Amino acid sequence: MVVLANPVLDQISLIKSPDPGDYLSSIPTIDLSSSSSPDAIVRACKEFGFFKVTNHGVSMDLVEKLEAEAVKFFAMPQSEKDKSGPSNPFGYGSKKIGMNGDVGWLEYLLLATSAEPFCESSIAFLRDRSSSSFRSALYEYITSMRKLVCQMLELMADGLQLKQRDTLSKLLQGNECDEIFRLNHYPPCPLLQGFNCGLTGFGEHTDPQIISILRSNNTSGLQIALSDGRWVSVPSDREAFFINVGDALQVLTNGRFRSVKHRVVANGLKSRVSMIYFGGPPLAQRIAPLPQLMEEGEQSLYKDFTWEEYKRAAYKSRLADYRLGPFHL
Ligand SMILES: C=C1C[C@]23C[C@@]1(O)CC[C@H]2[C@@]12CC[C@H](O)[C@@](C)(C(=O)O1)[C@H]2[C@@H]3C(=O)O
Ligand SMILES: O=C(O)CCC(=O)C(=O)O
Ligand SMILES: [Fe+2]
Repeated sequence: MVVLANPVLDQISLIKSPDPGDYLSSIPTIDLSSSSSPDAIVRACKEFGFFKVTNHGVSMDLVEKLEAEAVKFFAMPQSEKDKSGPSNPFGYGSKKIGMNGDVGWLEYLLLATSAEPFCESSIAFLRDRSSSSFRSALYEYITSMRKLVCQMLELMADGLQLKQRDTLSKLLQGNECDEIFRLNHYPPCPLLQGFNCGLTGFGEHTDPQIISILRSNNTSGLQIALSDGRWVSVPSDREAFFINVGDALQVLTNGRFRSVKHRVVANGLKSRVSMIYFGGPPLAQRIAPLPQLMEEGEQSLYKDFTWEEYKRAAYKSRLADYRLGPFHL
């Protein structure tokens, strides 16, 4: 056990550094320019609940523009950033994740983006005139994430042989959807140098929503849990997007798809900047296995619930809790 004599790090747990063999060498990769995607996506969602997307058509200029805006935001004086916090859950937050005692080595900006314009939000930074370039990059980025998420869910529907391609994607359409966007900044942690361990940046959890699209700079740190419980590191790729199956999609597929457990380990030397789009359905949406998917005699593994009920329960839980537990039949 390593003890780092520093009060700031007191409450944040250390994670053993991965061995070179713990890198996920064959991360499922979906090349959107290839026609074999639907089956490959379904296989990845069943086995990992996670895959990487290349040739996605989202402009790198746009991605870099938003990343640069995020870097500018996180470089502002602490007193300026604090004007947009503390997060409850939206706004600027530092080290505290959620409202139930979780902590990590990061700072972040968490935004509810369904209702436009985002600038009418209660977050001080977004109301500021000086943030107009941030707002326009954010708006453009969210627009392209909406397209990408729809494309992903349609490919999943094809792969699942659902007659209507929009069976899943329509759950994320319209102003009522519960869309969240998060910018995370994991500063380097020089105190860790020389130790064979990393600091928890974002503790292990599953995402409660239907699907999440993650993009990060070239600093590694993301790890996913395999079905046998082993943690593996995901090599970073700044040009790609990483897709996570969320809890709601696990339920919609009656457990065929796995909601992937993941976490982020902070780096000793380099800062990591990630941006994650979380696609949630309208609050009133019933979350239950799709009848079109159920085989004869197949029973639902879950109680019926609405997204609002699930979300309320999720936000009362700790990060690492198995949130679907109370909803199992
Ligand atoms: C500890 C928590 C943070 C979280 C809400 C929760 O109570 C449990 C789920 C967490 C999570 C994980 C995925 C997303 O980052 C997030 C925004 C979400 O919807 O669920 C976070 C929540 C958060 O940071 O507020
Ligand atoms: O920052 C990352 O790379 C992942 C963070 C994450 O899993 C989350 O915000 O839910
Ligand atoms: Fe996550």
